[in-house]
Amino acid sequence: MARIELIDIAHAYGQSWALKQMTLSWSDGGAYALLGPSGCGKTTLLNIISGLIAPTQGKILFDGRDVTALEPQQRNIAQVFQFPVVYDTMSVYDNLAFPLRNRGWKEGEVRRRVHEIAEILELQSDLPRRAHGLAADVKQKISLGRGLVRPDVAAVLFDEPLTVIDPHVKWLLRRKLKQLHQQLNLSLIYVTHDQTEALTFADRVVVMTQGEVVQVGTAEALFESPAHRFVGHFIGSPGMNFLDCDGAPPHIEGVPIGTSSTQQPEPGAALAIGIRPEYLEVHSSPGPNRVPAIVTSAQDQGTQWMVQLQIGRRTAWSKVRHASEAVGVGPAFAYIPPDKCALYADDRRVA
Ligand SMILES: Nc1ncnc2c1ncn2[C@@H]1O[C@H](COP(=O)(O)OP(=O)(O)OP(=O)(O)O)[C@@H](O)[C@H]1O
Repeated sequence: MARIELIDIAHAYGQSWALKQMTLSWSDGGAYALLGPSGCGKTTLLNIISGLIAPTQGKILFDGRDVTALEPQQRNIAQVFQFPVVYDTMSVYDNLAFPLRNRGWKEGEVRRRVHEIAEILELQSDLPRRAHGLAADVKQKISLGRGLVRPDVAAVLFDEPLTVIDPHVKWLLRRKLKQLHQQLNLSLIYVTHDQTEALTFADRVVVMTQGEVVQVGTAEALFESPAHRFVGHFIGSPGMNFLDCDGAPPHIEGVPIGTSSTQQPEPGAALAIGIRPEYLEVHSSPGPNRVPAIVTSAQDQGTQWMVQLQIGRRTAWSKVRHASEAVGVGPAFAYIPPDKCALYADDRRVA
């Protein structure tokens, strides 16, 4: 395993930049997810790490060694793709053993390692079977196993590996991958556009949009303190409310709003208050940080109420645990707890 550093990396296909300049460091043994919508540059970044793509600019270091000019085979990386890559004519056992035998492992050691991986992936009973004819999810488990079987790789890269798996098995495999990371102590980088997949799998999530990394953080940090409006929108269901505001201190509908931000935004920046629906409260009386609002709908979702509010021209959502009088449709006050909200200037969180 290796510490991976990307220094001033950028990549263009023809005239268009798929990755804007970035410097990133991935620690040895970490479980990372690369999360972002389709077309944001995740696969390009992954392929730059594996060596399938040579970056237009910048360099890549593995444990301080410059590998930018090295071919994929020379980088000692394992990669698992969206669709299973298995040898149909071989048994499941031989498929898993293949990367080890290729490296000249002794049969006794191969057997031990293959059984260890097969046990974690629940493939033991399939080991003697030929891969041909097995279901897509079993084949993808074999692909995962082949990616994970070598303990000496710099990193294992996964590109949306659960796409072909049905939802129930997907949930199980996600948990397995987490367990595998803990047991095998490998550096894992996992590309996905699915926030649940990223947040359950990774210790650190790298969030990308439009060729740019906008935040690297734990699931908790991405939820509690989105560094960029994109992260606020993308993480959470529904995403964070952004309520445009003006002045210093910021005002919404004439009400001054205290926030957790202590610095001053750049003059002239477009300002908004970010508050998660989980923290926005609905009250029936005015008070500090309470903004006049109209409750336009309140939907009972069993364990919570999803309340829609109109605040001037703005629409906001509040998740309310218990139905109270304030949940009724009509005039109300939206309470924005100061410690749960932050100021955003031109899309970025103000510290
Ligand atoms: N070989 C290529 N030639 C030209 N443009 C490309 C090529 N590969 C990717 N792109 C473009 O580069 C951008 C980033 O693509 P990339 O596949 O890295 O994104 P992604 O986040 O992995 O998306 P997806 O989840 O859809 O695979 C997109 O606009 C895509 O159209």
